Amino acid sequence: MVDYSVKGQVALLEVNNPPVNALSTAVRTGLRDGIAKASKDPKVKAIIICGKGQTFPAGADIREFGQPPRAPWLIEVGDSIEASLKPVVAAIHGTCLGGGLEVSLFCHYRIAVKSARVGFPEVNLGLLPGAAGTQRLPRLVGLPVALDMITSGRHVTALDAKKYGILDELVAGDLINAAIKYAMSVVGKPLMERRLRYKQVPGADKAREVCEAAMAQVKRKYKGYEAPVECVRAVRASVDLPYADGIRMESELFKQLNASGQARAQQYAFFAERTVSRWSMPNGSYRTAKALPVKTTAVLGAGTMGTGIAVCLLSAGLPVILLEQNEKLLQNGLRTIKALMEGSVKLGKVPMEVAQKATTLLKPTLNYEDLKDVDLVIEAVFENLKLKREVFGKLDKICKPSALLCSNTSTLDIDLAATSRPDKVAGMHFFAPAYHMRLLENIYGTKTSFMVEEGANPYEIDQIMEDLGMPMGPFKVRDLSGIDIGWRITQEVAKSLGTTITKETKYLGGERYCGIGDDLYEKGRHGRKTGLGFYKYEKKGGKISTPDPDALDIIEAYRQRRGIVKCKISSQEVIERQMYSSINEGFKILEEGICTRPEDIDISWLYGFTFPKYLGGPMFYASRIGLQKVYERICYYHENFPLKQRDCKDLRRRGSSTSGVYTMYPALGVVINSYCDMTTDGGGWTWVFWEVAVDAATRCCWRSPPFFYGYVEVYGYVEVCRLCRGNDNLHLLLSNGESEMRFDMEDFNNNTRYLQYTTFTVGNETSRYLATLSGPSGNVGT
Ligand SMILES: CCCCCCC/C=C/C(=O)SCCNC(=O)CCNC(=O)[C@H](O)C(C)(C)COP(=O)(O)OP(=O)(O)OC[C@H]1O[C@@H](n2cnc3c(N)ncnc32)[C@H](O)[C@@H]1OP(=O)(O)O
Repeated sequence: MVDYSVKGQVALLEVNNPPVNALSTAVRTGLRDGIAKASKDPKVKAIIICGKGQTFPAGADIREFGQPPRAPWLIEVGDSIEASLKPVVAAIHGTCLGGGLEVSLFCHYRIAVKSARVGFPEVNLGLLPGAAGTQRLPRLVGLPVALDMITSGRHVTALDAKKYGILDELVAGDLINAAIKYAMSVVGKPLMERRLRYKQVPGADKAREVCEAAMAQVKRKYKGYEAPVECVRAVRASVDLPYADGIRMESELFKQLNASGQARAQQYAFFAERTVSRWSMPNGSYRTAKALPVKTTAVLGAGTMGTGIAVCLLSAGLPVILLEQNEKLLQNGLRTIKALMEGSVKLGKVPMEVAQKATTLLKPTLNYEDLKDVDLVIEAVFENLKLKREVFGKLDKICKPSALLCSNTSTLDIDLAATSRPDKVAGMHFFAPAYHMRLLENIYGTKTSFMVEEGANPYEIDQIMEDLGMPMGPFKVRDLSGIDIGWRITQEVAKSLGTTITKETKYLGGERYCGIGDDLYEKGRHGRKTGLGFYKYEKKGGKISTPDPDALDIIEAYRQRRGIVKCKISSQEVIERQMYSSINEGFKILEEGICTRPEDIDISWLYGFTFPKYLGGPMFYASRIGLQKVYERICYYHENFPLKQRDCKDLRRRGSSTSGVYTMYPALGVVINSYCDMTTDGGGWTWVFWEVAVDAATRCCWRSPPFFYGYVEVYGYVEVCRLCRGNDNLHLLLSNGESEMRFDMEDFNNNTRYLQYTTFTVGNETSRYLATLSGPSGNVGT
């Protein structure tokens, strides 16, 4: 795992653990032993640590995080590197990330090739750099850069890393030869000043303002995520505490994060992202499929989706022919594309050269004949079946037989696009904004306006979902994608069902129909583009949304017309009805064989709807709640709001066959038993125990530490009992599905992190809830 050799007077420790040289137990052992061996060898004057193959170590082995930790700890290995009396040089290529960057920060010198990248991506796994990274990076580069790198997880180019002072030198040519030369040049130089633990953090006098600003920023930017907040706390300790105490605090915070549900979910998402690329269908798989070469493309329609798709293709360096029906629409589209490209460059998402090249790759046209040689056509015309069929008819005649003809439809049946080449016709549904979202797929959405019909306020629903970590609530999304689009889609669906939608329509195709969108549409409120939708915007096409009393009046008038008595819907119900309907659809998709694994569905949500990664995805979320529980709630909603939630046999089977939590995340092992116990002792303290055992294959079992810190869900008769770590306050949320109670536990912030040290002194109501918790139901008992 670590190849040891001596070249002249230099010992070479080459980490050899493909594909990314992760710092597994064997690698850590190899590094520790290598340093000891080189230190004892009188011939050796300097030591080099590097990676064999593609990269310097890209971090700890993520698969080890779910298992009992094994010595040697990375930090001990690091200490032995730093203590070496012979200079140790990190020779970096590829991606030097996480634990890899920490190893390099223990080395006395760091050199790299220009193509290398460094970073601390732990935050994306729900963690913080736990092997001294939060204490050593600030000492090397100061707080602003350290905070930015550690809370964002971004990869930094070698050039920038040199600028920040992370790297001592950039080298060209053969890295090992350059490293040997470099190592020999530093032999005999004092090492004390190269040991970061003895350095003060530069600019420490500004620590308070800098850290407070960083904390405010991460709370705003990463709502609901625990790790970025803890990253700031840990980095701040590099200034507030002596090195050894800072390390202790970092390690404590790391363990808390690692024991939390968020880290599990984010690590699941990491592996799920990779799993989905290994797709398999009845007629082939990623192993057997061959990509068709696409060198030229065309986009039909220069509206919101068409221009977004064009930008996406142009950013990938593909030539695009943009076709519209008249000059005015075409020119509008070209202006939009130019503005989007400029915006992407400003945000650093597209390099300037790519944007400049894009202008030469884009060809506007009004003539279908110009499409005769393209390899791929994506139509994004109005969601109107007749129009789409016409378009496909023309394309079929004009385009070469091998051309792929794709539709950006989100709802229409692709088989209805009658062509002579059905095998070359596909649905290619981009998610808005098409140039930004990483998902290209067809998936079901949630129909949240049902809840608004019953009495919920769209702004409250959006707020609840945004607090959960969605970047935009569902009504803001509807305004963004266009209420007119939704209107057109339902008109088409009605037509295909041989019916029409009227003011009285309550069911469409057997499902409950909500006409609030139609009422907004009729009043010209088509969303952002018209400046009015569910929200009011600062201008047509604006982004700043404010709640609009006029929209609420339209909704209220709708309710009155239909004789609906407005009722209060709890935030728990909002979350459940959103999430559980998606989970139900997820199981239907699996049942129908459209997707083969829950990971496929979760990744669709993570990419397509920017679902919060700390929840893993709806299917992972369901697995944590327990399918039995989810199924019961779906049945409850199905009975109370008929036709909204449809029964799903597969979920029922899974639900009824499992008593605890059945999970579907093989990357982390199948949970065979999840047990949660909440009890109040004679002294009035409430204790929570949480135990999870995973399957025999991974032979891994973890129990809640003596304290519980983070996030716990308890299921019994009480629907949800959550201990949440909000950005500042810990709170316990109890809900019985109708009402909920939230207890803020401010004491938790003042070093009393232990649940057993907290009493719930909230009178009779609480007793009722706690008494319910002690009832005979399944997982919860006293
Ligand atoms: C108190 C206790 C203290 C403990 C302290 C520990 C502190 C250290 C923490 C860490 O280091 S956390 C890990 C930080 N590193 C990362 O997050 C990097 C993750 N990897 C990537 O970003 C990418 O893989 C890459 C390195 C940029 C390479 O990308 P590329 O597209 O080339 O390849 P992939 O398909 O992504 O990966 C190939 C293959 O490798 C697996 N893999 C990647 N990284 C790891 C890893 N760190 N651990 C285990 N496995 C890893 C990845 O899953 C792929 O395998 P398959 O899934 O396809 O089988």
